[in-house]
Amino acid sequence: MNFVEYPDRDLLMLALADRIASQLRRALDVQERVTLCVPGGTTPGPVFEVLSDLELDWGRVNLLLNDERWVDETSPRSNTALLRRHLLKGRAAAASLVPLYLPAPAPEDRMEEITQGVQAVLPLTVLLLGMGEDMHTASLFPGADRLEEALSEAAPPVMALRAMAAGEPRITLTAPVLRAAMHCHLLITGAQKRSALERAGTLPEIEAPVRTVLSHATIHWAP
Ligand SMILES: O=C(O)[C@H](O)[C@@H](O)[C@H](O)[C@H](O)COP(=O)(O)O
Repeated sequence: MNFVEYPDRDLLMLALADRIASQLRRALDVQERVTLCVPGGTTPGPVFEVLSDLELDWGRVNLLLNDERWVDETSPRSNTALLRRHLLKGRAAAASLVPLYLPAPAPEDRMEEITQGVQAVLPLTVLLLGMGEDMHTASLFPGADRLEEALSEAAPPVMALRAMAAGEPRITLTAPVLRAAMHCHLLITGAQKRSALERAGTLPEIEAPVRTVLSHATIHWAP
């Protein structure tokens, strides 16, 4: 496991944003467009704030969430709304958002369009992931109805999943897409997530889905 420990969260967020931006810049030297894929949730806000102001040819960046809750952007639970507030602004406003949510009662209703949009921007250039204390990453929740399929090599790039712990239905990138990212970072903070991560290393993927990326990821942790 490639584990980087920071003395505090401010330093972590600054260093991580800087690292993501330089990986994107280097990729833009040799590719026309790049794809940045980021988590929702409560942790990454400060990384987004720093990133949105960094110098980068944002007009050539596709921006995609790891996963979305099946709620409209007016909901406080919308990850897309979070992205608009903290990342898609300032210099980064020129990036192109690839939607994981389209208005419809259920994710299955819009799966074809969403999948086409995602497929067009793969592979992921830089992937930033979060993790829950239950060891989920993206919306790959332990106990989710289609978790086994979402973890398999044959999984489609995007799937709808339902899990007790998730609340509303989720739409998520699947394990093969996450594992194929050129650069992968996992952002976690606090003692509880650190011990959850250590535990994940001892469990099978079906119980600790984050394990699916652990050998590929650089883990960034601060107390
Ligand atoms: O929509 C989401 O909830 C996420 O994308 C999810 O995978 C998140 O990264 C973890 O749940 C950690 O969330 P916190 O940062 O809020 O602990």
